[in-house]
Amino acid sequence: MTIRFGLIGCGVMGEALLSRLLARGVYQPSEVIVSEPLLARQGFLQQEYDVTVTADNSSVFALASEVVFLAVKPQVFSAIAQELAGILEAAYSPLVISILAGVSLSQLEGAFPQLPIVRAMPNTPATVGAGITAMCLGAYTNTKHQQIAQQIFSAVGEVVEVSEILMDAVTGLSGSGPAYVALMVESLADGGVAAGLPRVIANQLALQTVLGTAKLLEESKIHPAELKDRVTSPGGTTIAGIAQLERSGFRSALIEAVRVAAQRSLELGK
Ligand SMILES: NC(=O)C1=CN([C@@H]2O[C@H](COP(=O)(O)OP(=O)(O)OC[C@H]3O[C@@H](n4cnc5c(N)ncnc54)[C@H](O)[C@@H]3O)[C@@H](O)[C@H]2O)C=CC1
Ligand SMILES: O=C(O)[C@@H]1CCC=N1
Repeated sequence: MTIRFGLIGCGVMGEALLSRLLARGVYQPSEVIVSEPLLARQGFLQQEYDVTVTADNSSVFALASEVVFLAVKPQVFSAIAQELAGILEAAYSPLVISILAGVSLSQLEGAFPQLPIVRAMPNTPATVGAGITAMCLGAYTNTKHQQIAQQIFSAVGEVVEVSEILMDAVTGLSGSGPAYVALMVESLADGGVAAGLPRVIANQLALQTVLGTAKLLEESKIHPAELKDRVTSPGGTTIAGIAQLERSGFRSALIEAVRVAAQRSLELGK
């Protein structure tokens, strides 16, 4: 079988994508090549997913006929671009999909001249098929490339298309957001423990409160402010808690977290 999908860098996000793409049958293991420098990781990926594994990024470009998916850290992008510059002179024209925070279409198109490129920002809930990916299309893409990218990211959750100028903001919100929410779950549980709950029960209550609230908001389509009003009894417990959150700058902390993360995404591309 021909190799259709190449993955360069298979850490947290690479593996999240890879495992779902294989589980959903978007690609067969024999159609996938993965490059990874870490020896232990190579052995694990080969054994776990039965895909072709290499340490040589250029053979991914040489062999993957449909997609080359970049999932390395932004800090190694220029080294990889240099490494691949030679091989790109040959007549390969796979769709290049990059999920590198901050790395722009123009940087990607500079590194991979005249190739169709999709810049995307997924998030870690992709691991369980509950991610959301924002993507934008490069100058050399066509409808077929758009469909391929859509199919790949649909395998791990929802997909939205945005203009590139919004990608740093997306990164600060949904790209980094799972960490903010995890911090919130941890802190809610800590609060429960501080109020006397056993740790295991506190963890369960915190997690299900976040999950259930997200589900309720999604299914009922009510505004978050309306849900807050529904929970808040006059003179009750919730308004006491909310008043404390406001005194502690809860909203402002989240707003600033997204804003600063978006700025950091912008910096990473420089
Ligand atoms: N972790 C997250 O929540 C998200 C990360 N991203 C982006 O995804 C990219 C990857 O992030 P993670 O998976 O978290 O990082 P990671 O560190 O878990 O994975 C990167 C992988 O690339 C490999 N690698 C390092 N140098 C390499 C090279 N020269 N050639 C090939 N592979 C190489 C590493 O061994 C590692 O397995 C980053 O650019 C990040 O901005 C995007 C969305 C969410
Ligand atoms: O922290 C980061 O830079 C990456 C991008 C979005 C989530 N993780």
